[in-house]
Amino acid sequence: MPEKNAIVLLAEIRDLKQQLKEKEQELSALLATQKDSVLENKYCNNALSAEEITRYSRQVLVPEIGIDGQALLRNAKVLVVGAGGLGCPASVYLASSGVGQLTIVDYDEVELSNLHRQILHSEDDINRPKVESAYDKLHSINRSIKVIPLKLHVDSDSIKKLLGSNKYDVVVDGTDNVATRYLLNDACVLNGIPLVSGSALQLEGQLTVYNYKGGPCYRCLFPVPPPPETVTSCGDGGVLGPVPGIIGVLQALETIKIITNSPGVLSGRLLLFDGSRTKFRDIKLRPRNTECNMCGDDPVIKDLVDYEQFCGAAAHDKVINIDILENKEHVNVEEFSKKLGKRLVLDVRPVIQFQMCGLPKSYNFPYDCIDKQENLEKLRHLIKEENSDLKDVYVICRRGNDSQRAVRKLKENLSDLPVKFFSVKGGLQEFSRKIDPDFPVF
Ligand SMILES: Nc1ncnc2c1ncn2[C@@H]1O[C@H](COP(=O)(O)OP(=O)(O)OP(=O)(O)O)[C@@H](O)[C@H]1O
Repeated sequence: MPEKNAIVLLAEIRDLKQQLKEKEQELSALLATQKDSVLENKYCNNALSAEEITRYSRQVLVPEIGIDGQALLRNAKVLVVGAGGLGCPASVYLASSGVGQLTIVDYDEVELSNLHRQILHSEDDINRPKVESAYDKLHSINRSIKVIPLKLHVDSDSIKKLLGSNKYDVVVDGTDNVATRYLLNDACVLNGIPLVSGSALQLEGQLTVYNYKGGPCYRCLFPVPPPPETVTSCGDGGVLGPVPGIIGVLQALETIKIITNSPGVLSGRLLLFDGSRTKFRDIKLRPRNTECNMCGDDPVIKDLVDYEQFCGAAAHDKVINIDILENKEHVNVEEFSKKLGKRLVLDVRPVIQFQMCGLPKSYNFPYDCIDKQENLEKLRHLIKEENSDLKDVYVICRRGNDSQRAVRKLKENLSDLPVKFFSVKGGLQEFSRKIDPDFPVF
């Protein structure tokens, strides 16, 4: 038999996957047509089919759910925004609990660094759209519900279309940036939909429900976006996988409680999870602000706005890259790599990131404390010693934002030295992409 090469095998696998998908769609359609006749099973309460009774028996037995609660779940429509660390665990439990229609939205593709916490995605899914991989897993967990995967960036226009085309019962915020948080809040207030909000960073997580039965909305508590320096993403600060896992699962729990009209929904309260001590704390939030611009008695905001602009630099800087230096103060990675080993390189990432991986012969001066007197003295010494006959100092960080801020600070504080500071465009991520893929991206 002639040997097959990898490309032929891959093409065959793709065809088989496509065939499998088509068969699954056929099966779903068949199950959907059978559902009505199954509902007429002479042994069953008509609200649930025999299959539903068996599948959901363990939760139907819970007094707060019962047959009526399960029927409410089947008729419910939930929108999950973000198929990442929070959205994955949330949607696993929403799908397995039998939420009838689950729409899952994300614009991103699966990366290796997602897999430690984004439990719907696996190694085979790397570079696939997250929503496709989420669809496959959710569909295989529960074929009797409708899962709708949408690969798109949720912004003011797309959320209007989304909420206009379906009457969602709950929106779950599984995103990681301030702009989308405000956007989802405002869209939910305008459409009268409860918003289940969560966040996780390092070993800590938070959870609350906004806009539920007269409770506060996000803007009641945070009328203005936070200062950019207080916003840390998982990409910068890190996160331990089980923490978003716990918060995402609790988002599913609150969603189920809302749909089934169960008591004790986490509205007007904020749950704080501290994973380092395995402790939960529950704090009372201020009630709805009657003067809130969004949900107050006389709201000022009557339509969605431009949230990237509203949040400014506090918006995700994965999306918005800052550009605060003049062109001549930048150097691209191609030019930079030619100078590597011949010029002084300052890596301004946090210590832990530098310990994880760094360029040879680079020095770590974290941006946060680069202008402390002792660090400036060390730098002054280093530049004089190491750079006696060299005039350029290259400053690099993860994505090319902090390096620009650092160049500004260095120019202000070391203006007496006869050197020029350059920020490396796109940072180490760009270096890894264009120059040396052996440098780990994260
Ligand atoms: N406006 C938006 N529209 C659609 N999806 C969004 C939006 N904002 C954020 N997301 C998605 O929400 C998810 C959040 O996931 P998570 O917080 O685990 O971080 P990540 O972006 O996947 O990873 P990392 O921060 O480590 O790079 C991401 O998949 C992201 O693409």
